[in-house]
Amino acid sequence: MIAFQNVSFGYNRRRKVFADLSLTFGEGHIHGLLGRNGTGKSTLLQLICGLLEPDTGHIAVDGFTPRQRSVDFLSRLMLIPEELSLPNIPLRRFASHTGVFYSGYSAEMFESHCEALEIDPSQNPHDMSMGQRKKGYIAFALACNPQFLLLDEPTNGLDIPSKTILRSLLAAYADEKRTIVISTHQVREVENLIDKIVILDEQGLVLAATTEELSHRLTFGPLPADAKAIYSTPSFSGEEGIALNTTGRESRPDLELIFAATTHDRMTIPSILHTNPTNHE
Ligand SMILES: Nc1ncnc2c1ncn2[C@@H]1O[C@H](COP(=O)(O)OP(=O)(O)OP(=O)(O)O)[C@@H](O)[C@H]1O
Repeated sequence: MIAFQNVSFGYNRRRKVFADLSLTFGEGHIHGLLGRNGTGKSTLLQLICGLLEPDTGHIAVDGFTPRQRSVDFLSRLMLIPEELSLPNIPLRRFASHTGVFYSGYSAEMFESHCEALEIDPSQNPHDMSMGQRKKGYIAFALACNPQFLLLDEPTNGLDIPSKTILRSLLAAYADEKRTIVISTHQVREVENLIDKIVILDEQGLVLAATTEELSHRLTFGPLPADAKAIYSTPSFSGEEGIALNTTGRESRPDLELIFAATTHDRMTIPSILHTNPTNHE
């Protein structure tokens, strides 16, 4: 479990990125971390890794304090950053040299992920395109079998077939002991993987909810004329949006609509999710 307790952080004294932020990322979930540009998603991932330190408050990752950067802690955690800088040695050599720090590292798995992602591990990263480098690092990161996997915009720079392969690798990687956090603006590309959504805005945490909670309480898609919309937007086939689920039938949450709705009004959906359904139906 990753737990933020009353965390405040700013890069300088003039402006806080987070003020009194409390939230958790539990094991067994693939979290989608969403927020507009500059709301602090990358900063949050760096705080989890201990690359940054909270000004006040506490972060605990399974009992570890990230900023202490203990060897045991680091061997359980992997960040795939948005932009990579890798040494100019063959990827295979980089993987075997760095993999020794991860007790779960499997060279076989690395080779197999490279093959799936069509990466030549004998190539130097500096001779690769940005997308190839990213795929090479993803192959390595997953082969380390970290308990905590943090991905910052993982689909950026990947071609369409690679995005599909990445999704299937992540689906195979997820299990009940692992905690995965994916920060992304490309919600549609990972929508089917995510089972918990965490939305940040300039004021802090807006929403943290499982897709199960969302589909239980809300319904998504084309809105009948008589539906009382919580949020609606024009689409090709008329209005689409979010309404209360009054039928008991559950549909897959549309995370892009949830994001748009909470950006438009940060109170309504969180208050519905935290209210007894009988008050609304
Ligand atoms: N190294 C830094 N020094 C000073 N300010 C920074 C630094 N990195 C980020 N910031 C500021 O902190 C805030 C949060 O940035 P961060 O990169 O975490 O946001 P983000 O949600 O990941 O944004 P994006 O979606 O654009 O990637 C922004 O206002 C940004 O300008």
